Amino acid sequence: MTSQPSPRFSPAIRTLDKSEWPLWMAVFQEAFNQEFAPSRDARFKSVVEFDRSLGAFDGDVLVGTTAGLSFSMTVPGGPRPVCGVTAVSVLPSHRRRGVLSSLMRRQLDDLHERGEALAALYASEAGIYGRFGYGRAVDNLFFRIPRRGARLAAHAPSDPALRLRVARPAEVRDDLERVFEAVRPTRPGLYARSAERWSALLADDETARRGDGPLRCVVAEDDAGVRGYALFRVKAQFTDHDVPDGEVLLMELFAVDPAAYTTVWGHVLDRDLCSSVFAYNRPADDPIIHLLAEPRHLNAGWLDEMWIRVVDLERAMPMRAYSAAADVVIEVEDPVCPWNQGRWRLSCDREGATWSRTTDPADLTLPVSVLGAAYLGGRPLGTFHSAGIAEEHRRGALRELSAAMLWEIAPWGGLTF
Ligand SMILES: CC(=O)SCCNC(=O)CCNC(=O)[C@H](O)C(C)(C)COP(=O)(O)OP(=O)(O)OC[C@H]1O[C@@H](n2cnc3c(N)ncnc32)[C@H](O)[C@@H]1OP(=O)(O)O
Repeated sequence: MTSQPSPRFSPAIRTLDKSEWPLWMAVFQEAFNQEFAPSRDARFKSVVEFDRSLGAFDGDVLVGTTAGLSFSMTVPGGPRPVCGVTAVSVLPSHRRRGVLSSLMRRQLDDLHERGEALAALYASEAGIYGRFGYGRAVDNLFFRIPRRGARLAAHAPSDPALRLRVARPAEVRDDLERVFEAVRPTRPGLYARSAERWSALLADDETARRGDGPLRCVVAEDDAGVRGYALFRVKAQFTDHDVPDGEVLLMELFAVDPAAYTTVWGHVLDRDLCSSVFAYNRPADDPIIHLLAEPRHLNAGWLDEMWIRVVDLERAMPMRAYSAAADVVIEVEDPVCPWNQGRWRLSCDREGATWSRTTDPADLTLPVSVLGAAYLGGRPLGTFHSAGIAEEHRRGALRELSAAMLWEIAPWGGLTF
């Protein structure tokens, strides 16, 4: 028997007060099928900006939530302000009645009013946010590497000055932050981490462990200091015949140069009593792809990572750098944010860009989600043409725009928010 769908309704929406945190978490935990865990709750609360939260109400009952986080995120050209959208949840009793739609529209209106150009999110399911103009901007890879296939290639760089050191993560936190900060401006998608976010990343209570053992750290250093690190857990296990069968769960690995990068990976791949490494969120162009003697043993899988919404085209398009010259007129479709709708000219080269309204004939027609998908530089546009999503009216215009928007390093957020 199928039940009748409940009627859509328009919830009242307002920011949530700090005192309403327990109500907010009750909705969140119900929506995510999560159990209350005091340490996780405290970590989450420490990064929330209440004046950027939104609650949807049915009468006086909170039935839906979302929040914005103020990030400085690297885009092609350098770090820029980006709103990180998170904590989207709707009570199961009120789902599929338009609560999320109301929250998303209100959030985008608020961001536009505040003069914010870009929003980013990690989606729980990939089918949700395209309808609100978000584009899939980042792909990531996950690797399941058996130890027998983990040999490094002969050409893998090394540096005899480098030493490995096993360290307690909290004790080398300053070094980890320094390495991350050196890498952050080089890769679109990486965002600055507040002290609270670092604390959350390095948290190591039972809830953070999820049965996978303590957080471990190895650093690669020379006399001048730390040049790379890995954060990981080890699922210690043995087969029925007592053969060691542990698994390294790689959480994060950054290094400032290729030799340090290879040295840290080398340790992760060659840990005693472990038969495999599971690296669950790596960039799509992870150099490890070129460093294994037999890269098929990466057993790579592919997922969507960050989604980008260009909230305000007029601010966002001249705010990034471009890889090549282009002069294209784009008819943008954006029913959710009508201020973006219409015909625009992008004139750019490697020195800068202008983005202005025009009445000239359109070279391309694109939904705004395509510009979001391409914004961080990781998405050639031909794929949208092949999928029937992008229309080209002047031959060559799509390639021109695509070449201008692409960047030489694949985007990657690296840490779910
Ligand atoms: C950035 C983040 O925080 S991601 C986390 C998202 N939250 C979760 O996954 C928690 C569990 N799920 C939920 O809380 C809810 O089901 C939500 C937030 C995903 C959806 O909320 P709802 O209020 O049911 O969405 P709403 O009724 O506004 O639906 C809007 C549209 O999205 C569609 N939609 C809703 N949920 C999904 C989904 N999981 N997958 C695909 N489409 C979806 C609806 O069918 C509807 O489509 P239509 O416009 O074509 O009719």
